[in-house]
Amino acid sequence: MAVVISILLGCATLFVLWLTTKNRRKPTNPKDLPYPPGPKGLPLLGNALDMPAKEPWTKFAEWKKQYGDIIGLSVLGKSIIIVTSYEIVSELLDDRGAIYSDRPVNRTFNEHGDWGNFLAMIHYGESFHRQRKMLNDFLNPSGARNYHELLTQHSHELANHLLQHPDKFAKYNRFHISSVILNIVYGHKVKDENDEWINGADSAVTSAAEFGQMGAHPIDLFAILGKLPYRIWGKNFVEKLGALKRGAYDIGPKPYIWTKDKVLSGTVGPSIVSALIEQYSLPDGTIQYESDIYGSTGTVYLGGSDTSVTALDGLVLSMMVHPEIQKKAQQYIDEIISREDRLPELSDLNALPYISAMLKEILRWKPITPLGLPHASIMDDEYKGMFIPARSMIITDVMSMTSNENDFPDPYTFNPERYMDYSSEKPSLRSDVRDPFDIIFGFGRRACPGRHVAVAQMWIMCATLLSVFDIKCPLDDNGDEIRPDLEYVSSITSHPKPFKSVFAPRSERAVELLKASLLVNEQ
Ligand code: HEM
Repeated sequence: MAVVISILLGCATLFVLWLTTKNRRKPTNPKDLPYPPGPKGLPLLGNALDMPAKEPWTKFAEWKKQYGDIIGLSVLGKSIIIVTSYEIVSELLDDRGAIYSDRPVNRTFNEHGDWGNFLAMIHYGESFHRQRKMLNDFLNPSGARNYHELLTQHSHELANHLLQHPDKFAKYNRFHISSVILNIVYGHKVKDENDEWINGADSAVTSAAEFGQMGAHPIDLFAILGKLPYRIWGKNFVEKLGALKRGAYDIGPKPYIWTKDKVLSGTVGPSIVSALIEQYSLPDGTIQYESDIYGSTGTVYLGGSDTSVTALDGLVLSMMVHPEIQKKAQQYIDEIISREDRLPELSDLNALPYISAMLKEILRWKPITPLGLPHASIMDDEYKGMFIPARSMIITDVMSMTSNENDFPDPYTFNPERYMDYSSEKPSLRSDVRDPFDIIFGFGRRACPGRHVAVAQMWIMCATLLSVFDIKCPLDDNGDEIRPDLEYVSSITSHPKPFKSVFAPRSERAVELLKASLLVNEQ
């Protein structure tokens, strides 16, 4: 019986597909312009079978050689545009942001899994603008400066945890990144690793990562299929959808309601949510735009936890395999900071451009989101004589841009020097090279709003760890280094495979300074 249902569903799907695609091109392309070039697909299916499920950027690199920097595909009647150059992505997504700032239709996640209200998923429109504004007030450069003290404290606590448990970097990396975000967003102070909030938020992130490829389910293609009972898609689908819904609640309404209750009873410290509650409270006690408050703030954990954890992983890995670069960074830190007998602070950022150069290189060398997050267009557009239909999915091939030889010669070598200018007495950052931050944090109106917090956090964690520790590879029984596997595993974001590292204190004085700063933080 199940087989018959599947066949009937398959036939119905193909029929609907035929109806929707047969006249797709004519009415919307009045000048009959060519579409961006790309591989020729099959009838009806288009390029559905050409799209690789794993590491698609490898295939895109082949297509780039054949078709150029803008590639057009059609998958089951839907237009997909892959952009592999920074210049084109910037012309489309930055300069024509009013057209290219939507997200693709993703019905399983957004409508059936309740994720549609989270900023990273939300369609372009009024709520999108409101949510961006809500976050921007706190995360823009001057807002981000308010978190410098908190970020510095956590960098000291992370260093202290690593002093006590030098083999537990993975655990304490995640713990401190999560703690910072939960404190900033909700005023929640995480006490230990078994914190219920961290577990709830992490299972929400996992439910999304494990759901499968976004936008690829038949329900995403044909809304009507979503009206059928979920069980026809199998037990696995029903369970994953259940987890997705629970995840959406755990990361959205649940922490919001908790914070609201505490704000009303005056028992929680300052946070983004409490400030927004105050800002949007009406005299009659109701709060306006509550779903936008938890849609925007819930996305901060989604957008900022996994990414920042991986960024710090990248720092540790790159220092393990490039001790000479680590040494140079430590010399710069020592020159400025150790002679003042203190630990680094974020106010040292401009005086230590080499640390900033390292961070740029870490994020370029192993991009955390190798294809960014897809954008979508809301109206037909013409680009250099080519036609880009409305509702195209725009894939930004970050991997191609960060390994472009013109911008980053010898791109697979980890080399912070590419950003350094030694022409004057004090080294500085070059202003004539492409800044990888302009690529890896996304584009146009959807560019990462947490960029300034992310960079400040990475900078202070890097400077603190390098002033207190030598980061090394562990040794095997023969005394040989166990080098990490530098392969990354990709889902929505890219992660290194689990690795072991050694944090060896550099000097007694560095440890004393750390202990002293922890005492000050406690007071
Ligand atoms: C190294 C760390 C990070 C990286 C590499 C990163 C990267 C990105 C990228 C590529 C996007 C999609 C941009 C686009 O659609 O063009 C994004 C979106 C977003 N990020 Fe980040 N991010 C990081 C850290 C953070 C942090 C710390 C926060 C919050 C404090 C944050 C909050 C967000 C939010 C809310 C969005 C959704 C924006 C929207 O759809 O309009 N991110 N991020």
